[in-house]
Amino acid sequence: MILLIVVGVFSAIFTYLWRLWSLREKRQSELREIVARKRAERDESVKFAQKSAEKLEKSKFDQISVMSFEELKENLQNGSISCLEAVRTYYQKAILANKSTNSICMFILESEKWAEEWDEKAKNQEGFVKPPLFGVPFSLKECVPIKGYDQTRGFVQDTFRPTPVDSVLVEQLKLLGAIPFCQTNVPQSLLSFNCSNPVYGLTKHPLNPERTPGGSSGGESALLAANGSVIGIGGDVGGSIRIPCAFTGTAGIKPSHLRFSHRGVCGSVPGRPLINSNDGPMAKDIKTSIELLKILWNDTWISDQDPYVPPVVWNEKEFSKTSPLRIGYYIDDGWFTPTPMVQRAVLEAKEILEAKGHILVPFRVPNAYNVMFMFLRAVCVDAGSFLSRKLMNDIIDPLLYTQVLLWMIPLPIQRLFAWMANVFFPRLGNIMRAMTLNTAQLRQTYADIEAYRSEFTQLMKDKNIDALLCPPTVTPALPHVMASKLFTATSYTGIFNLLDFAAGVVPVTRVCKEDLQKLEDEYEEHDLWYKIAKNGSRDSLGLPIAVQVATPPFKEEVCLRILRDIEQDAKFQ
Ligand SMILES: CCCCCC/C=C\CCCCCCCC(=O)NCCO
Repeated sequence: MILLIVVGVFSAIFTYLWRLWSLREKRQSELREIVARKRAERDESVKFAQKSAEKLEKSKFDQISVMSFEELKENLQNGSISCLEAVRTYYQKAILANKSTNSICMFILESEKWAEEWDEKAKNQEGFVKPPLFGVPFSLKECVPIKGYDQTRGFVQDTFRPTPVDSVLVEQLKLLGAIPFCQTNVPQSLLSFNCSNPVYGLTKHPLNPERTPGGSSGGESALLAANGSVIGIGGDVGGSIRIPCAFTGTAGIKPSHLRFSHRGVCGSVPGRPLINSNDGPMAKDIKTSIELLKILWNDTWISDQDPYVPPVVWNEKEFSKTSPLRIGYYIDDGWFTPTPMVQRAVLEAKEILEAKGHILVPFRVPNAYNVMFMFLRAVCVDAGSFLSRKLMNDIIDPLLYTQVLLWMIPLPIQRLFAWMANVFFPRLGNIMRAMTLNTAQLRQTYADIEAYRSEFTQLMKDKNIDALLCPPTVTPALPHVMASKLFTATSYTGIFNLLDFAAGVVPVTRVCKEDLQKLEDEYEEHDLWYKIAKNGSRDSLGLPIAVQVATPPFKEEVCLRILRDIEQDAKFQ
């Protein structure tokens, strides 16, 4: 009798699990078929761009392809090149860049027609005044809403669901004459700083295919670094503009979140207050982003469309001041000591700024351990359950396994691990306590973040500090698989989302032999994360290293002024 009951229970469990497994297999095969259709659509879009590009004369391509953003704008304004020629040049350049990086999700098919329409207006419309971005080709991170195109964020389940309207930023860019011509790749979920997903695949670093160009705006950084675009729009909730720029030697800024509209923007976790994401420009240099932001913030157009955006326009007076600034700097945030190359870059940028007359003072990040804890709790909001549900209904990208595994561990077991980890790996213990158990804990964390914002800004006021100079992350560009294992290196960028500061990066140097020697001799490896950071930084000779500058909300112009000052004198080639 007992035997019969035992056999009965086991076969019921087995049947249940088998049913679950076969349902999942069925779904996975449906998803694989969707991926095949999407990839075929992408191939068609590449073919379209290739065919269009072939219609451009080689001499025109040679002339346009070396123009900077400023030169491109000028030549389009004075009519020496047409919008169609500019767009076709960038189709060609992007196709070339895409071959080595796999950075493009889709070419925007309408871009050819938009270019022709602008050319037609310029030629035949009486009294037509060219808008300031007339004919300039733009790339867009895949999650930036553009009408008629998917914003999958790397989820197969979100393919073939084209967005019905442009985001406010895309609408503004188009009105100003810009031509969005392609969408660039992201990591699945956007909450990662590598760049791979089951829909569009793995994006590679232009200088080393074994390494990641960063994430989540990694398609954008790879395309820019490989000369496939002259300017693009990324998005950042914990470093997704700044880390890809730092890894690839490009430059960009995440403004404080109310300087752009968020209408219709699908983030990684919808319904997340306090840890604010924002779109921002990315380019080969910060000068280009400055030129763009001057145009976008020239008037109150954005707040006229979206009343939730305060009518703050470009503050030229603040930007063009020549008086010295007081800048706090740190090379270590107290949570994750950066590798020697990253520390050296900050010290070099400090020297550049001092030579320009700025006053640099040491700064200590208050309560750094708690910052990472608050950031992770508030960035995931519901302990990862929104993302886990989405991932369970999808093909999970292998590069996301570490994070998924952590999210999947039941919360009481996470807490048990935290208690055990405290003994031998206290930083992991801190992280394993970060997912919220209930809304009371979450509310308390929100209150703590608000208190931290007050404490931090008061500290800056007391010390009379205008801005901060610090590392953007702890390593040079990492091997693909290591980035998701080192998600806690986002402490350097995440803090400025938590504070809702403006924060940008510029490259200042490249990894040299002395850095690598110091890495071997001096860099610690007393826990797993340090070991990964050390391993991942080996063999990185020549990779770019950047610094980060941050300023309180609505002080983007000060942040950009400092980034420009660094860029002007940094010996980065
Ligand atoms: C038990 C702990 C589980 C923690 C799982 C880790 C979850 C998140 C890691 C956060 C990494 C932040 C990367 C931010 C990338 C970014 O800025 N994305 C932009 C989205 O628009």
